[in-house]
Amino acid sequence: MIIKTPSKVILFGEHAVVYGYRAVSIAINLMSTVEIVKKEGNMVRLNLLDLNKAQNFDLDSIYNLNPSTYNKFDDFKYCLCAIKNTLNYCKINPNFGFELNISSKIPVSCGLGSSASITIGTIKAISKFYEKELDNENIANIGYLVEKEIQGKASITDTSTITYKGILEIKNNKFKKIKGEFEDFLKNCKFLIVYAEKRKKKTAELVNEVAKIENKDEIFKEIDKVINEALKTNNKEDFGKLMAKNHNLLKKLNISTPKLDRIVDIGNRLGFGAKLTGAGGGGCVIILVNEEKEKELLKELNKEDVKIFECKMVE
Ligand SMILES: Nc1ncnc2c1ncn2[C@@H]1O[C@H](COP(=O)(O)OP(=O)(O)O)[C@@H](O)[C@H]1O
Ligand SMILES: C[C@@](O)(CCOP(=O)(O)O)CC(=O)O
Ligand SMILES: [Mg+2]
Repeated sequence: MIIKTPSKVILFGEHAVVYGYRAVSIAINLMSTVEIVKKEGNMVRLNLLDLNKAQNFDLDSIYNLNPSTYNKFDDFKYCLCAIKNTLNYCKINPNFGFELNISSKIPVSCGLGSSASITIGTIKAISKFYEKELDNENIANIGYLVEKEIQGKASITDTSTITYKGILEIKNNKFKKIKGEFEDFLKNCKFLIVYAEKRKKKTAELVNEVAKIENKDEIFKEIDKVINEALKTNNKEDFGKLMAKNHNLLKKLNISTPKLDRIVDIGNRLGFGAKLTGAGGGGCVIILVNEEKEKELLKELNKEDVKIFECKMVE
């Protein structure tokens, strides 16, 4: 059985959303793949194909995993925690094991929700494999518990966007799907996602560093005002300026980098606007394309050592 799961890009509100403020997030067509195959006996084999890592785990030991035990399995921990939470949530007592082959088109640790994508994919694969069908609410909830357990602090943004797809507005850890005029406006926007640089820190570390910033609440309130304006606009120039404003507020949370700022400047100059997306500390920039200057924009970006993704919304 093979499960394909999208990733996401946060348009506005990363980090603020962890504290109950709003975020706007879009599911995009960079997909992760989780294949599950039956194995006799009581073993679980995890193959992280992109990271060239594979390991066997005793199925019984997975039920009792906790941060002090799975942290030593670093890159396996989201997958292990997703398996643990799904087995417990669905009260599965299997008499056979499985092998999970995980691969993904999503650059790892760059703000596009690679952790949430493989988490949701694993939850879906395990529940289907043991014939315990889960609805989206259950899947998203288990996924959120995994990200919260591993990150210490998390919002539902990544896991809900990836589960429900489309465009989500999240506030106070509840979401609503954005439909109507704003959805039509966004569908008429062309965004480029630019993978600017490898992150030196994981989301968990970045979220915990922001937690220590004293005036973060004032910054979050300013970001919320930006989102208020963004949700009312249908003008690309105004929307782009609001993206740039969100980026400048994120800089005050010390989560941007000189490289991210340079790419954002190019996006502001040759697009309608740009901002970092996700936890920051490196990773990706999202640019709202101005079709009249797109050639110049690509020319400038290609002078930088970056990877450019033209992504489509997944509904
Ligand atoms: N293709 C993959 N294969 C295995 N594990 C992955 C993959 N992509 C992401 N992960 C897991 O997610 C972690 C990255 O999560 P995180 O730091 O939140 O970055 P992101 O911003 O992409 O969500 C990796 O350390 C690994 O544990
Ligand atoms: C920083 C945050 O707002 C988004 C994290 O996104 P990512 O893990 O960098 O894809 C954390 C969260 O919402 O859980
Ligand atoms: Mg993540």
